[in-house]
Amino acid sequence: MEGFDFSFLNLRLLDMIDIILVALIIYYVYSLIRGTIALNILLGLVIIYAVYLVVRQAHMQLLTEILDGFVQIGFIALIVVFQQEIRRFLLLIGRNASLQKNKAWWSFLFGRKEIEKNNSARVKPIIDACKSMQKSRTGALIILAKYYDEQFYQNSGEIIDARVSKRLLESIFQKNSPLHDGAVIISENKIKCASSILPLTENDKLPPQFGLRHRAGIGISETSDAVAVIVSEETSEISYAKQGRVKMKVTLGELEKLLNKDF
Ligand SMILES: Nc1ncnc2c1ncn2[C@@H]1O[C@H](COP(=O)(O)OP(=O)(O)OP(=O)(O)O)[C@@H](O)[C@H]1O
Repeated sequence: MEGFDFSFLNLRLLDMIDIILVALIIYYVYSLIRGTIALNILLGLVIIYAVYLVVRQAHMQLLTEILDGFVQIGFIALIVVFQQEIRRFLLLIGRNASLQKNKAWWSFLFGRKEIEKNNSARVKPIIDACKSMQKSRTGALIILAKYYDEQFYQNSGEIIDARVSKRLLESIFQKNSPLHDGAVIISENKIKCASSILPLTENDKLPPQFGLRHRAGIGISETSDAVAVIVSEETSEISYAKQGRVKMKVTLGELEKLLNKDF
């Protein structure tokens, strides 16, 4: 590292690494909460903190004391307000670490082609089911979760624990099925449960035609590492939600690519 001389800035290499790491964390946090209500809350908190710094500097006693109290409990408040984002952030770190490890081993042992073939076989029943449900205008909400939070998903749903198949997905969402309401959760290449009630997004900038099904799909993608495939009963269009953002009018080809990439 002798080639770099940052002495004129009085910066050590470790300081540079420090700055880069902080920038990466800010970027990660921003991309996690972009487009969600959490971004507005965070902006609000940053503004309050900036005001606090200004009034403290200006020696405005009363305001400083009020804001001081607020800032002191700020850390705990942050954890409470951003509980779900923190959870997602930690999941993301853990998941990336373990997946990268698995992928590296897998491609070392079987090569890239094998991974692609496996992925296609995994997502094919889902694509086929979506195609058929689109045709029959059957509403569906399919959640693909990398981390399966058993207690959370099964609380409201019915345990299935079966291999993913087109016909099983179709029969769950068929209008006369007792399980058609709610979401199907797929994880570890299995339909883990059906009829799951999910948290709804609070995003107020969604298209007006998005009802509860779409809001539930987007909601779970905001609060976990899961992605949601939503087939609209009304329009038969497919939407895809990931990290709180939603892609509309997804074609079957696009869906296959997205699932191969994300799942
Ligand atoms: N919290 C929830 N979690 C999971 N599924 C839900 C939840 N709330 C509603 N649903 C599902 O959404 C269905 C109602 O969908 P609604 O018509 O309100 O949504 P939509 O987004 O307009 O979808 P569509 O375009 O299919 O009509 C319910 O029958 C139920 O299956």
